[in-house]
Amino acid sequence: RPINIPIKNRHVFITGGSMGIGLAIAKQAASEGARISLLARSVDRLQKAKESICQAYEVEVSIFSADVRDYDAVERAIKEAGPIDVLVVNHGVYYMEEFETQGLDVMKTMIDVTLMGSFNVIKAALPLMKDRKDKGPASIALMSSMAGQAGIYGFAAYSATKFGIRGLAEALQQELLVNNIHLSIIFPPVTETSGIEQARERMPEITKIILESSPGMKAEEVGKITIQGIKSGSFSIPCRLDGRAVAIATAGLSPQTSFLMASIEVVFAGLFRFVALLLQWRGFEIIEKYNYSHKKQQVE
Ligand SMILES: NC(=O)C1=CN([C@@H]2O[C@H](COP(=O)(O)OP(=O)(O)OC[C@H]3O[C@@H](n4cnc5c(N)ncnc54)[C@H](OP(=O)(O)O)[C@@H]3O)[C@@H](O)[C@H]2O)C=CC1
Ligand SMILES: CCCCCCCCCCCCCCCC(=O)[C@@H](N)CO
Repeated sequence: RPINIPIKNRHVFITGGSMGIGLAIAKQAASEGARISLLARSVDRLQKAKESICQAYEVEVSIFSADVRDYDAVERAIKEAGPIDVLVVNHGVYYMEEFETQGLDVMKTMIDVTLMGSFNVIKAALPLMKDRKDKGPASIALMSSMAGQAGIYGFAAYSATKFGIRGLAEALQQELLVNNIHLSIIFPPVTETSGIEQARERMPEITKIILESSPGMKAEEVGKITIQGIKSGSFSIPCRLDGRAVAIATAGLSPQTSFLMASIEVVFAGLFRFVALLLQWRGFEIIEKYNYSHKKQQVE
């Protein structure tokens, strides 16, 4: 069923809100008159984020320093922040590398921060969200990635965490509908942030070639689309036309609140599956071609 979730004068709590996509979401919510809470580790960056929001918008901004891996710290922060209307679980870490060379410790960090961290945040926030005074429609929005819709070379562990987010959201939506809490998942393509800048340094060449076929987005654009998607109660929030196509191809058993989108999914399912297979083909071609020219170089 269609649903509208108001943002104005409501409490929006954003994890990983001190920079990158999270900060962009915070600024968009602030521009629409929300009260903002940001959670991240570095107090320095949190303070700078708060200043930059307060300079541009007249809204209340609270900051909380906690590691999402530390449940007690997360719970303390959320209790202090008070009942949340819109929870944006955006924090995440990503390191791209072939599975075989990537250390288990690095993989575990991604699972602990991105996946377990999301469990911690939602677990701590839920009792207070259910207790919210106005009982108006509330939202839990989870940041995935297009790498959470399709596995991509070099993304094994990261994709596992982001696919995991989808299972969490689909299950939780069924449990929380009765509480008028609506789940959303955002699936951005590569987005220019300092995090991605760092990840590029170790990224396999093949991953770079595959990603080149899809231009990067600006964090501000993703921030706008996220808030728009939350307000319109969308379960899946793709970020661009290509993202919309991938969302239709991977709709699976996800909820759909738009009758128009549901109709498009039903009518074009076969066509989008066909395009998805072509993309897979193209991917394997890129990988084969790279391996071939690389071997030739080694012989020479
Ligand atoms: N950039 C991209 O290309 C894409 C990113 N995404 C996803 O979007 C989200 C944000 O990405 P992006 O903006 O690039 O990331 P950044 O690295 O720019 O920012 C990450 C944010 O998360 C916080 N954070 C990281 N680790 C922890 C932790 N253990 N506890 C609490 N906070 C933490 C950081 O603050 P601090 O370090 O101070 O804790 C920071 O505020 C992630 O979930 C990412 O997977 C999805 C698709 C594309
Ligand atoms: C072999 C199969 C080929 C399929 C091609 C599909 C092309 C889609 C490109 C989408 C790029 C999404 C990157 C997300 C980046 C991200 O989440 C960052 N956090 C990390 O880089």
